[in-house]
Amino acid sequence: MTRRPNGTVRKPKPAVASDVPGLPVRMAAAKLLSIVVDARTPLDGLTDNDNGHPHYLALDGRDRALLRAILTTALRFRVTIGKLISKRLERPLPPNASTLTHILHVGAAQILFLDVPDSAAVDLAVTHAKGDPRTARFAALVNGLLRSLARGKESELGPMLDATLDAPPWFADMLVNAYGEPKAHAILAAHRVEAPVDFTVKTDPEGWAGRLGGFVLPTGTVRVEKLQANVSDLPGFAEGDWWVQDAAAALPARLLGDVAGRRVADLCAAPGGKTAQLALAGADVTALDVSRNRLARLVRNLERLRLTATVVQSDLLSYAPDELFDAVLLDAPCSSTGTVRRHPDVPWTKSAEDVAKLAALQAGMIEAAAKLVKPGGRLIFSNCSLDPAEGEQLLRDLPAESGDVSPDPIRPGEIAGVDPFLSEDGTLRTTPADLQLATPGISGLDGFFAARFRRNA
Ligand SMILES: C[S@@+](CC[C@H](N)C(=O)[O-])C[C@H]1O[C@@H](n2cnc3c(N)ncnc32)[C@H](O)[C@@H]1O
Repeated sequence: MTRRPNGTVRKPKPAVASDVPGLPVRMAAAKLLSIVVDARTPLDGLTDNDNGHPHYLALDGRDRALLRAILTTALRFRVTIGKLISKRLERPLPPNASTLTHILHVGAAQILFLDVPDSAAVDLAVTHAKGDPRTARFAALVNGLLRSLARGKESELGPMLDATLDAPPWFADMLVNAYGEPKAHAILAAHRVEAPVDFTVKTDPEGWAGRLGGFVLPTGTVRVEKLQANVSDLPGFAEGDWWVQDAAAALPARLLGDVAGRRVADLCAAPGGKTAQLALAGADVTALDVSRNRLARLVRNLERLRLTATVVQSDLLSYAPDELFDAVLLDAPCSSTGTVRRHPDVPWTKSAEDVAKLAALQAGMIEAAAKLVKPGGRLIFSNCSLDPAEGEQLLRDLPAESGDVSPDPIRPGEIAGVDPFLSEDGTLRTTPADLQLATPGISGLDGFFAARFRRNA
């Protein structure tokens, strides 16, 4: 307190966020967590370095990295964190106490999983709570609860992780129904681990594995557990010697077989990982996408890689080229539930209803894509969903009488490293629980589904 010249006492003003080191990033984390889980908004857009949320853009580089770490951790372990908080409450927090809930989750994520001193995480959460009129009266609760969490984590966290599936019920139920309990639980366990970084290299995988500090997978992808530098600072980036692409995402384009000299349409092409594979394999590629912004990224990526394609901005459902293609790849928009290791917000922003809508869209896209292939030519349908509604079930439900295409099963032995992921019907299915290697940090694949068809004569 300070004394005015007239002797009266002036109370200190409440601290504003920018006065307290470390507070803006915690406030931004709680705000963005609310936008992700309450407004079901994907985290990627909010943390985009050009067009992200203003609270994110206001942070410097270090704080942006900390914010991403807090948010991905809070989402990856959301159920575990929620249970450890709930058991410390006499009664559940009211549904309208969402700001308080997010402050607690942000504090708990740091205390339980991140390399942040407990005292700093607690003090900043308390300061945050005090500074917000919606939570000021709960500041003592925040203090007591988070301190208790810090004291109890040693003994409680392990058993709670063992007893918990870190997923919303719709997502856990879908996995159990689709894969059975043991595999569903293995997938959910894999989702708790940050994915390694995979590279598709133009040539010399062994050499690049050495230079990038990784190893070569049976499918030819180079895998690095943890990057020591930004992707754009790694050797070979500027020269366009490789691109980042999950090992499973690198499989669908290869299912087309030898495409050298063939006219191939990549119908949902941006940002261009599969276009680059096809161009590198010598195809004359038409890369089509409905999104102008995403196509701009594709063009930049191809320029860096010194690869070429004819770029078309169009909705594939109304695309009418002058000439049919020798082969078509349809890597359709989907729920992205195969990418939860990299995007732990997905189960919290998507729903079973979203999946059903996307599956209907994909069925229409398959029908449209089939009409763009020459008779005898191949069509690949793929997506990065773990949900059979967008994969195995979708194909079973396709109208058999459409008659444009017939299944062209992928044969064992056809493509190096792919056999473990082939289903009996010759479709391809990968999950984060597949490709179990020495440690969880270097294991797993994105969840992908791919099926091959041939256009009927
Ligand atoms: C899964 S992403 C494709 C990833 C890309 N194949 C790759 O490997 O880099 C799906 C893409 O489909 C595009 N898309 C969605 N609806 C579309 C439509 N009706 N016509 C064309 N493209 C569409 C999206 O803009 C998005 O870029």
